[in-house]
Amino acid sequence: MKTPVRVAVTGAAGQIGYSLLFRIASGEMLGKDQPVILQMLELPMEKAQAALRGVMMELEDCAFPLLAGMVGTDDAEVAFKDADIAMLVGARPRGPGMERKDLLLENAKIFTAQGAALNKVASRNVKVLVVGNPANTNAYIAMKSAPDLPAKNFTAMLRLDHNRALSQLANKAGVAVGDIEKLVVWGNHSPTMYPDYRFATVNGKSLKDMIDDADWNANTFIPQVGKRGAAIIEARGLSSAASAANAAIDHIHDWVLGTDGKWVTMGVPSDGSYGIPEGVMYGVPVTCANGEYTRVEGLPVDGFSRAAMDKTLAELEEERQGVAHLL
Ligand SMILES: NC(=O)C1=CN([C@@H]2O[C@H](COP(=O)(O)OP(=O)(O)OC[C@H]3O[C@@H](n4cnc5c(N)ncnc54)[C@H](O)[C@@H]3O)[C@@H](O)[C@H]2O)C=CC1
Ligand SMILES: O=C([O-])CC(=O)C(=O)O
Repeated sequence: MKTPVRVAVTGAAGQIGYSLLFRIASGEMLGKDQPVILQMLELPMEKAQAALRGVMMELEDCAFPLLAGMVGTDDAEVAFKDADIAMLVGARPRGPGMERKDLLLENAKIFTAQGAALNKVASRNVKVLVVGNPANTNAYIAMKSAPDLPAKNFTAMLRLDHNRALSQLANKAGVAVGDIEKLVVWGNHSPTMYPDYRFATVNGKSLKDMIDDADWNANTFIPQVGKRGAAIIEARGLSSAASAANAAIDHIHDWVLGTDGKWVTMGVPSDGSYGIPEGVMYGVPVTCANGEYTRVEGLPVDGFSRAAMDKTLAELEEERQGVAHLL
């Protein structure tokens, strides 16, 4: 039997938490032979704590063989103690008519406090995924608030955008979603993101050549992927949850267990490549092996792409300036 992995999840009694925890405990994230200890954080309010107790009762009632332990708490330093993985979901979601950056100041203080708590008590190798919006800037805040942890351990979730783009492309080209490789989503998890299939292949053939429709790319595909979150809020009255939890599982699964050479998108602190200033939490293509991600380097950037990549960068820089006083 392997040593249990400690997985901290914040916002555990929320919508995404409810779709996430049961899949982690069943082994879908870290493997069917990997025991886990769930360390769940919720707000110190009776309603949130009662809801968390209910979720823990249900986890218990599933009798998951891989669930080696559970902690439910309102104290970040308890939730993050020795955590190997921290999934920072807890934050206010947006409602109709809001942009994710409208949440910035309200949610930012959560991530200064949680970054500091991770810095103090988490495993020195903790892998951090920020889901709470605006995800890139919150991940940046957490990273800056945890100076004793390696910056590369802090990541933001662009995987939902990546998965959304894959499905749109598969529909358009009439191909199986699982056959598409080498997709990229550059930048911020916001409508400025740039989903880019210039390098994408289907069974080795160029997907761009198969689609061959620059107008669809610029005027349908890119805005549709960028505004998908808003379309879901409009339809459901609530922001996406099951698909967000699914993307979080994919992100951590691939980071820990590897991608076998396949590209996935992760929001990671920039190393200065692709004209993105160092430290900016920016969606880039990576491959993962041995528990580490590696940027896909040296991709050509044409004029259309440069403009799109700079636009999403400008928004991230603006968000960064907006929280500079907190750091
Ligand atoms: N990056 C992405 O692709 C996506 C991000 N999101 C974001 O994820 C976040 C969570 O969404 P939902 O689960 O739908 O929201 P929700 O409101 O259903 O759940 C959030 C939970 O977090 C808890 N919470 C709030 N502040 C907390 C704190 N400081 N510590 C611990 N728990 C805290 C709340 O009590 C609540 O139970 C939102 O910010 C949402 O915008 C949602 C979908 C996709
Ligand atoms: O749109 C939202 O506010 C929730 C989210 O991040 C998404 O669904 O992509």
